[in-house]
Amino acid sequence: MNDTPLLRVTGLEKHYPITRGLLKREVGRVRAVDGVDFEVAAGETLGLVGESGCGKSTVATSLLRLEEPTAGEVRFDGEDVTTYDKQRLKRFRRRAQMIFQDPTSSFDPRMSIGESVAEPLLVHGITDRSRRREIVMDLLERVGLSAEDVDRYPHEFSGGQKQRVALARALVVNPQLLVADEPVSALDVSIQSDILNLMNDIQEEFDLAMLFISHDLGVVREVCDRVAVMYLGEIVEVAPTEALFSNPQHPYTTSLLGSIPRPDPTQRGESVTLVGDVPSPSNPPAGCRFHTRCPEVIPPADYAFEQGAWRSVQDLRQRMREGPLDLETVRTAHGESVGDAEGESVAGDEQLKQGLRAEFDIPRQLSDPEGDAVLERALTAEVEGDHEEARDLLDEAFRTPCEQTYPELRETEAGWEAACLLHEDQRQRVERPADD
Ligand SMILES: Nc1ncnc2c1ncn2[C@@H]1O[C@H](COP(=O)(O)OP(=O)(O)OP(=O)(O)O)[C@@H](O)[C@H]1O
Repeated sequence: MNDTPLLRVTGLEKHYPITRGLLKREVGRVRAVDGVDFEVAAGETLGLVGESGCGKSTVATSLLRLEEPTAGEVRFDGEDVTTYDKQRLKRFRRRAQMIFQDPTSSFDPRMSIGESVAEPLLVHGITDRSRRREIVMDLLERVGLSAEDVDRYPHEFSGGQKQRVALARALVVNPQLLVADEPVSALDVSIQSDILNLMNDIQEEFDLAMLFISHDLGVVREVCDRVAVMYLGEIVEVAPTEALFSNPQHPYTTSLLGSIPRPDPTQRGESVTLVGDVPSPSNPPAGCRFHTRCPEVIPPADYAFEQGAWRSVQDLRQRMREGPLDLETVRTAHGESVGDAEGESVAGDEQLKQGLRAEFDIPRQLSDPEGDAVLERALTAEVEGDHEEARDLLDEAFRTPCEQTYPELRETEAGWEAACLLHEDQRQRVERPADD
């Protein structure tokens, strides 16, 4: 049996330079895709999910070499696509097709549907006009349209119908891989499932492998065999679809699942929502890139914090890194007993510190007394105007292992891969007794 996957992507990177000035001096890089590995077997559908801007589309365009990857290897049927010359790239593009979110923009309004669908055939050397027309008419029927549609024009079709035509055009050259980038998200919800069903049928009929890109986990659950979860240019978890939905191993996956409406409230993930903005891919956080938003970010061994409070302390610490806090606003919002010259109530220092805790959802007293003492010292420094001292105190005491150690994508006890130090911890606990 042939164990080689149809597509194997290893260490894929796509960095966009950030330039300044007339001479376009490089001053930084957007690390849109930053070392991504995955495989897709023949006939399999792999979902690629993640929030907007995490690099999903860039994975697609780089692996198909619609834009050149910065680094990495893309093996298709055993061959490295990144080394292909023009001729071989053309052959590869016939075997690996892509469909996009917006079907309207992918058609020339002056060309009939038949001409558009037949175009790739012409490019690939099928010169007999009636043969082309025959193939196209057959395909139109297979994607749920009518053979007579062949002479109609794009504007005569609805969005859903256009996406059917786009599928016909992708299939016309008999590809082995279809890369579908948000293929239904521009369509009316009522017709999304028709198109998804069609894609499922087509995939079986044509034995297609599919890379299915979507930010919509509900859609991914309907069509994918496995799912890879991306965050800030990296894959953080890869799992069989149902396993991922019922037992996510990475806190980011759990958060993503928590942020979709679900009919069954008993499922894990319901109470967790994603908060905070995605950091910039030009300056990703050190260690685990999700640590700045992770609800399960690991506390240092020296303190026994309740997890929610620890997350809140991390939020304060991150905010402090951006500059001094707006004490006046907090002072006014939390003022009760101390009056200013105009008689308005403003907070005294103690009240202000409690106000700051409240703003960051930090309890009035942390469960760990030593930890609370450090926090109190930092808050005192901040309200006394020594922002640097406050920031440094928090930075020194409350560093998380998640920012110090880069988590590799490794097999978890659940049997699939996730990149999270929580699993490293578990592994070490399991491995240690065996070492004794
Ligand atoms: N040509 C470009 N030049 C500079 N930065 C780019 C370019 N294309 C994409 N990016 C950046 O790369 C990152 C990844 O973008 P990408 O479109 O791949 O994400 P995505 O996950 O597909 O998002 P969406 O779901 O919104 O399409 C983003 O920060 C984006 O701004």
